[in-house]
Amino acid sequence: MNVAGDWYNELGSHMRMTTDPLGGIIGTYVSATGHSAGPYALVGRYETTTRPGYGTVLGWTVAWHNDRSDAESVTSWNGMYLDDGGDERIYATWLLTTVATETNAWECTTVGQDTFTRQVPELDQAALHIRLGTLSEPADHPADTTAMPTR
Ligand SMILES: O=C(O)CCCC[C@@H]1SC[C@@H]2NC(=O)N[C@@H]21
Repeated sequence: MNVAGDWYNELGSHMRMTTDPLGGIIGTYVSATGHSAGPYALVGRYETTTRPGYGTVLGWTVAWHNDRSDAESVTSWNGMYLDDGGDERIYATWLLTTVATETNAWECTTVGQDTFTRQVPELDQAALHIRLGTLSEPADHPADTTAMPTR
């Protein structure tokens, strides 16, 4: 196996990678979180030399600008592809940099880690948002007069 194909991370994001024999990666990335909507192009590289017992190193980048939205940010992941007897994983560290003025440049880059597997997440979008805290409490129903302030 190699890194080509579909991958899902712990946030519920989905990426699809196509590889070439010279170490090139192209594909698409759909993030389940952040200021993003729909698929974005990804481009990367992987190390083509393989060694028994070792992983494959790779890196890829997404600029969060597509025909639907522009977050004015870029994420680059660097990490390792491992295939433990068919249990495939990519462990990657990412840097997300968002546009900023020079004064605020000190806070423009966030670092984090993602683990990608071949496992399609079972959570639906609403459950994901609730887990990630991106949905607020439901508003009072307009017909529920007990919740309205009295004058
Ligand atoms: O909010 C943005 O500026 C664009 C979306 C960023 C999504 C980040 S990239 C690292 C982490 N892994 C994901 O799958 N999504 C978030």
